[in-house]
Amino acid sequence: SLDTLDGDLGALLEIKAACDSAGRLASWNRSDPSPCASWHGVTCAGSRVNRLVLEGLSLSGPACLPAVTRLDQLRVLSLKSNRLSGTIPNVSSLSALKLLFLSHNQLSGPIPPSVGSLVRLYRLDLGSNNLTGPVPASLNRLSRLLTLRLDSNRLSGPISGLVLPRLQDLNLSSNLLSGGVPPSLAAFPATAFAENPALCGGPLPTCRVLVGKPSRPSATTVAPVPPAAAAAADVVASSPSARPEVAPPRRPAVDASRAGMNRMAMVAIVVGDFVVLVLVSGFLFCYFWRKFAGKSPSRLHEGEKIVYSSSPYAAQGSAAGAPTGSGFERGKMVFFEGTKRFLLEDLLRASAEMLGKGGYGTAYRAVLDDGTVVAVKRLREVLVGGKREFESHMEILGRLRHPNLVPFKAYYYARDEKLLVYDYMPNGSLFFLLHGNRGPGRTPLDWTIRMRIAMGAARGLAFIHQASRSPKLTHGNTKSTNILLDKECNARLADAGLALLCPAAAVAGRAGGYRAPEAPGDGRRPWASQRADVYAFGVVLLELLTGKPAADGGVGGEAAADLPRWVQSVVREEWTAEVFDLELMRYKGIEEEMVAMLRIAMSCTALAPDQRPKIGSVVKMIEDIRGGGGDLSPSHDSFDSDSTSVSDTA
Ligand SMILES: Nc1ncnc2c1ncn2[C@@H]1O[C@H](COP(=O)(O)OP(=O)(O)OP(=O)(O)O)[C@@H](O)[C@H]1O
Repeated sequence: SLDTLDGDLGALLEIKAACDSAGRLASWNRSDPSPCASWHGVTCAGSRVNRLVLEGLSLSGPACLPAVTRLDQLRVLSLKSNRLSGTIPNVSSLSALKLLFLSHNQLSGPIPPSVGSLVRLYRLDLGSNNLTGPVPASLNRLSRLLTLRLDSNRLSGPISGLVLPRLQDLNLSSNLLSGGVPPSLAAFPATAFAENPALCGGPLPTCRVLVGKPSRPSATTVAPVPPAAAAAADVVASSPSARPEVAPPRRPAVDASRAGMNRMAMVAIVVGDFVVLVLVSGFLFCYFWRKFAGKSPSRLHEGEKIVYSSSPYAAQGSAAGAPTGSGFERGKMVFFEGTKRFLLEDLLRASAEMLGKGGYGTAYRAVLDDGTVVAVKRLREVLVGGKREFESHMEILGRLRHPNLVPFKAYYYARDEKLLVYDYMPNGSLFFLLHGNRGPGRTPLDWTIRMRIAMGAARGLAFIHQASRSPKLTHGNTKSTNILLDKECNARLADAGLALLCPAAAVAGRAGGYRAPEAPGDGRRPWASQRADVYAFGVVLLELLTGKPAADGGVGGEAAADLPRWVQSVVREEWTAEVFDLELMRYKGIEEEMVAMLRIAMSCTALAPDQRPKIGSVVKMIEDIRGGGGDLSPSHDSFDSDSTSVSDTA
């Protein structure tokens, strides 16, 4: 209302007067008392303006931005593509700001150090203006910054002091920056630094080392090697705020007779030169040693692999033919139909490489003599009663055959050893594809593949949910590490139905961001529901859309551990587009599909279980995004009740 908006209303009217000489803000009508509802580009939270988005409206005038700084509750400010001129004013009053976009204007003068006081900022775009002067050191205070775009200005000086650990998106191209690219930014592509003739190092050509005279050891400086030899002459990267200056000739004069130097001075110069020589060689040695040592193949980035030369399973004792009467129970190997059989001994002989430890136990990759690769899950703890119950449960799981489930081949049961044998999925998990090896240099997961994975996982889950009326089946542990990719990169759910078998483990597994709010948090009680599966699936969709892991939903170091709640708050407070993975921004024309998928994800993660859709409708909704599923791979549901056969190797 007019009363509560009093302060901001005054500021808005001042903004209109200062900026809108072109008369494009006609909807900003003084006699209309509700700016929040009807003024173009104005959004409020409660009674205060929190977003001002006025793009491409020919706003102009040097007094425009100063007027905007009166809106001290702004979270989002975008004045992109206008005709703003003059300098950027002190912005410290905008301390709540998270997104600041002023690109494509005619702003001039330096970037004010006060930008560094906007510590909640995670996107800053000042590209395509006429800004001059250095990149202020105060930017290092923006520890949450994900995007920094300062391209196409006339910024100068070194960037060697810039350290922004969370940065994902950087563009400093087309400026007059100089000196070395700092190690913290060296992994960004050369395009991020292009068209700065005096920049070097990192992805750009190597820097040349210029050394000052011995009396000023701090004058060691870097410059690009060719082609910019001329430009290199005026580079001195010493203090962060230093402007380029011409490096004076620094060779000490050695004409002793003219300078009237005595022998001692000569000795001092020789010793001085020697010291410089040693320092330079030391520096070069360290540089090249690090460069080449860094490329040595011994520095593997893969996870550590543990390879057992003999079988890690306890079953080994019994299979190796323990003496009769020793008390060893010989177990039973049961194969499901359609799977090639092998002997238990084959499995035990195969060398096993540990894949990881999960809530249910430890998983191994084993290669049999005939080359078949299988994944063996060694269960840690089974809470289902006895052998009978275990077997009947296995029989149900063995019947779950679907192109989007990891094929369950066989199981082994003995009193103190339970093994589950699955097809090995060679292309890793969705978790690894999304979150492994983030940062520059990784291959991004494109939108069509993400849609296909979402579709496949939804179909797999829908199949489980409708596979059996009694007991009602759930997955119980849907999460991105349990969505694996087969040879053709189809998504396949792992661990289907294990939740009923190992309830305690399932409770542990439900932590880490996928646990439905209604799930009991206390521990050992068996608990799983189809609605909770839908919730967990919704979290997976949010992971696919945001690129963020489920257990670390906070942006910019905020401790919000809950991805769904983080997404809701961003959609409410900022722009919907702000939640999407930056990696997806390079694909054109997918916004509508992403927004449609976001709606599905948000309905799946509704707090109230009965507001969540059934997984069957989720499948339909995802299919509808691409008009009937299009290229999202057809499903061939099958549930043949007769596929179990029992074969006892004993
Ligand atoms: N059939 C399989 N093929 C390839 N890799 C697999 C297979 N099954 C599991 N893995 C991988 O082995 C690792 C451990 O899996 P496991 O299922 O034991 O634990 P988890 O998925 O981390 O947790 P949870 O037990 O809660 O599901 C994971 O990295 C998983 O991606």
